[in-house]
Amino acid sequence: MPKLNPEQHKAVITTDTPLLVIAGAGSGKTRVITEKISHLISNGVEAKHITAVTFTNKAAREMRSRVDKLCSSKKTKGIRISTFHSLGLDIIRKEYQTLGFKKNISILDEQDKFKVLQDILDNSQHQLDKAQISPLSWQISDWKNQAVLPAQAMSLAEDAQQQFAAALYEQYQQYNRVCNAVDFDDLILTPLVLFNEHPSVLEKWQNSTRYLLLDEYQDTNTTQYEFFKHLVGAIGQFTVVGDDDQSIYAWRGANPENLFTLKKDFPRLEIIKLEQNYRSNQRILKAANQLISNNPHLYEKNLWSNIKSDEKINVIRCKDEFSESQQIAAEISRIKFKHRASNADFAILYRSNHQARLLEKSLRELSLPYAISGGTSFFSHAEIKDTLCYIKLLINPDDNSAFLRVINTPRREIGTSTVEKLALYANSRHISLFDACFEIGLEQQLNERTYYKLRSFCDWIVSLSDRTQQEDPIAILHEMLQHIEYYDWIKTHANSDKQAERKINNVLELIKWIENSAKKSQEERSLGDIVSRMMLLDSLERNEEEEKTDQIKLMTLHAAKGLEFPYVYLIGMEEGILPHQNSIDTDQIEEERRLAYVGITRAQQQLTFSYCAQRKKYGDVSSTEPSRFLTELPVEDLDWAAVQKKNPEEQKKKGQESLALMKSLLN
Ligand SMILES: Nc1ncnc2c1ncn2[C@@H]1O[C@H](COP(=O)(O)OP(=O)(O)OP(=O)(O)O)[C@@H](O)[C@H]1O
Ligand SMILES: [Mg+2]
Repeated sequence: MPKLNPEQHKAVITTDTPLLVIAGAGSGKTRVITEKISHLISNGVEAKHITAVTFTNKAAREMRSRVDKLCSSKKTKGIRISTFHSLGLDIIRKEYQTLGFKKNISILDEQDKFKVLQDILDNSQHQLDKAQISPLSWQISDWKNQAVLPAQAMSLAEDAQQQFAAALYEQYQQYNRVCNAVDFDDLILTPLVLFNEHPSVLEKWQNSTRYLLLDEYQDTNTTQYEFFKHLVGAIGQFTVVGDDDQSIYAWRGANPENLFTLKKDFPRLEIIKLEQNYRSNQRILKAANQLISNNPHLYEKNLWSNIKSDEKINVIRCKDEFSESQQIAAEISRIKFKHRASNADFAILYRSNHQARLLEKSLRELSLPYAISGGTSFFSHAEIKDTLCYIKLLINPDDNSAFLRVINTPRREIGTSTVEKLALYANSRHISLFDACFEIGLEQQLNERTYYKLRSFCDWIVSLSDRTQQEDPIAILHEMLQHIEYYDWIKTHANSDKQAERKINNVLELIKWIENSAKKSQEERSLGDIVSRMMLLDSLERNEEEEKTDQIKLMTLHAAKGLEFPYVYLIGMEEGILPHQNSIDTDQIEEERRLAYVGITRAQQQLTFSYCAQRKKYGDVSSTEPSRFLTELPVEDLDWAAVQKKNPEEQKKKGQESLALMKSLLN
């Protein structure tokens, strides 16, 4: 590892005062965190007393592997490196009794949350459509991100619509309580409420967090900040690092002003700035600096790099999105050959997930291996949802969302009117659907045959669930799927044999993944642990845990934060895409500019932009305008002509030639 510069060194050895490292992209902020962990350990701080918090699972894994390289694994055992959400989950799982939960808590994803809201609204005779529920769901999230509880939300509500949302928020929390479930936002809010209400629990967690390190501080929202403040306590043994120019989560309530609040809350706070960028060459960095100079700044920075660059930044003008994806794939193939680069050296970044679709096709045509981060999550496939809901029900039978999903999948002749009666009964008794199935009151409301079907389903769940405690849970999962004849059900409902095979493979992959996670973990992990952790991963992260193959990475600008690649392609540089139309309409260009800044600063050696002259939008082809951000870049560093003159067919042919040549060289 190259030596730390004097400012980085100072940031690493400053341990007696709270510390904020505020610095631009690629200046080694994350490196300061990993080096500091190693420094703390060599100075006698026990690993179990160190907590490092990052924003994504990927960043957490990356940090762990960097720390493992710096220190022996014996010394780092017990260190907590996690995302805010998984730290929150740890606390909830350990303190579930104080919180009044039962042991195995379910985590609702966005889709589950939506379904619960829909359920509550349906039950209260407010049939709203999808477009009306979404803003309510966002409003609840917003309150949770600002540490606003239902009662406060009600008193803050300014009009009838907000009052309605606040009442729904209250009901939603109660409903989840009955189901022993929390949503993503609760993973931070619930521990915060716990800390507020139980000083002795807080003290315990403060004692076990002697030193806290926090990456990407600019993206913390109010609830996360309060949670952090509680954990570090008045002593404030912490290092936070951040860059206000990379704040890209305003839509999730991130509040970059927390950078100032820190100084107010911790008057002894020391601030260190880092100014050398070690990632990007001078041309790329100049472009990034010039772009972001159009935004107002909380802290002035003067970021420089001494990495020389020969090539200019390319701008590819394409006829349309089809030609864009072909040209990008061809260009990657050419560069790969020219520089003998690996696939993993390339990243294609975009504003929205749907932009990946055509790219995939073009990359496949040139036999370029790739991996997509996020996008249509593995977990959104129906067969995965079904299987997971069965598993969730084994873990937490009170999980109403899981119960409702599987009660009639595969069909067991329990009709909607039965489910409605069950829901009404459970609601009136404030108990879960599952618990209701054991009550005489319900038995009296249903005919004998129907009640028997419900009851035997629940008895079966209980017996399987009990057996997972003593027997191999994986064998039980297979047995469960066999018992419900799930694979036959998939076969009869799929559109083709191929689709059925894919779906069955997905289910098998899910179970394999659970099995591997159990084996890999150092500690004994229950099915409940594994599944709740799994809910916090997205699809690429799951793949990455599995394998480290040499693939081109495709991801959104949001997902690219903190990462770096030798060759970066930023596609769709058009008005309406980046900046996004919604942000143009709501005057949020600065956040979009920061997103572009994050994208540009991922590049180490070469950066390429692309935009299309026309694009299909809502079914119609319309002409587009290059992004205003392109015009904000230093014109002398851009090569607008580099690739645009070549025709895409010729490009594709060239790509295929390079591929053939490469293959022949390899043989
Ligand atoms: N003193 C140094 N000498 C040489 N290389 C360094 C030094 N410090 C950091 N680097 C390298 O610079 C690159 C960027 O570092 P790092 O990812 O820590 O930056 P960052 O400030 O966290 O960036 P971002 O804002 O994008 O999260 C990494 O490859 C890292 O290894
Ligand atoms: Mg970083």
